[in-house]
Amino acid sequence: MRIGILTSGGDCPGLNAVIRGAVLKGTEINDQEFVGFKDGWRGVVAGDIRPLERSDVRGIAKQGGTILGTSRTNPFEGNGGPERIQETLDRLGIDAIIAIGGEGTLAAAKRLTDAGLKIVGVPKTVDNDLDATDYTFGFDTAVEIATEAMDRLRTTGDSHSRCMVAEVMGRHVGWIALHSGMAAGAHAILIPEQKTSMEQVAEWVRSAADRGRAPLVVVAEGFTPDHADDAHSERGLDAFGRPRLGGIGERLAPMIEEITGIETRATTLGHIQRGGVPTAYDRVLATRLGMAASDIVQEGAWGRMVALRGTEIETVGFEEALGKLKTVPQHRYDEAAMLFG
Ligand SMILES: Nc1ncnc2c1ncn2[C@@H]1O[C@H](COP(=O)(O)OP(=O)(O)OP(=O)(O)O)[C@@H](O)[C@H]1O
Ligand SMILES: O=P(O)(O)OC[C@H]1O[C@](O)(CO)[C@@H](O)[C@@H]1O
Ligand SMILES: [Mg+2]
Repeated sequence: MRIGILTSGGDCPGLNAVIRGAVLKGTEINDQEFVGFKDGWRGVVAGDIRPLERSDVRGIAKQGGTILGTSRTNPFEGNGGPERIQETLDRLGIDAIIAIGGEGTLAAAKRLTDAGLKIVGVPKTVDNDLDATDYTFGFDTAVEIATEAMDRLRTTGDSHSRCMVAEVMGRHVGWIALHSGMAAGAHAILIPEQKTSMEQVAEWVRSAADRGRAPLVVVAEGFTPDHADDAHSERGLDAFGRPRLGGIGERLAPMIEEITGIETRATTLGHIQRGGVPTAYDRVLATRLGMAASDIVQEGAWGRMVALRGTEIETVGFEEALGKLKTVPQHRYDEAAMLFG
């Protein structure tokens, strides 16, 4: 069987480990051949492929980014759509697709599978917001990077007796903020799931400062203060027409300074959280998911994706996988909030 692999949506540390896992298991055990689609669905629609043999994936498990490139191209637009894509696959002699991506990529994969294409999925997102899998690779790496950055912000904050605001990714959910904030001992963690007033934030900041600590406030990019209706956006729309987030930390800093009188600085970590080498945990998880993706192609489990449940890799239908976002539950927020202030 000849399989095309694609990576789509935002990149994520561990994508290359998935590709390597699938190619090694597929070529060694499952008698499969592989090609790579360049730049996500763009490569599928354009029939733009590259070789993906065993020698092409040598040593890439530790490499950040994706050797295939990625995009936010919609496979239903332009020359896309299921019939044309099937014609392209037939022309290229490709029997099936492994789509590695987040909820958007998998939603597109579901629509194409419903129209008869042979696709299996591998979930990816640094945000960790897919409910059907316990953890997504990339999340652990993002949390490590954010935690290290916060440790550094704390020492400079301590030296200057300043309040430091650290903004992390997390469009709809606050998992990166919650985990990195807990690990770094943040005095407030602000997440999309919990609207919070500026007075409350100021109270936590003051309380930490009163104890002689330099306050650390962690904010997820998708956080909405209780005086606002939507998450802060100042960078226009992405390729799919959604507001690009980022910048809430810089908005909060002067407000905190004004209410508390404590000098406040903001740092936006941004794409640093998605770059560079994956942690060992993410490499192992991604490799196992890639190997399992090769297996479910062999089984012809079209319309299903691989997922981590506990410590085992299982499979889930796209429908179930796309049903629900995994938000931070109230008890996890309350647990972290006991340490605020
Ligand atoms: N419901 C949908 N139907 C068809 N195409 C979709 C759908 N949702 C998203 N897409 C397409 O899939 C692309 C990838 O989705 P998206 O940009 O949300 O990335 P993702 O895979 O969810 O990863 P990320 O975690 O970075 O958001 C989108 O840019 C869009 O073109
Ligand atoms: O890289 P882009 O297209 O700016 O996307 C950023 C978005 O992607 C994510 O990193 C998820 O992949 C979100 O946390 C963030 O909102
Ligand atoms: Mg998405």
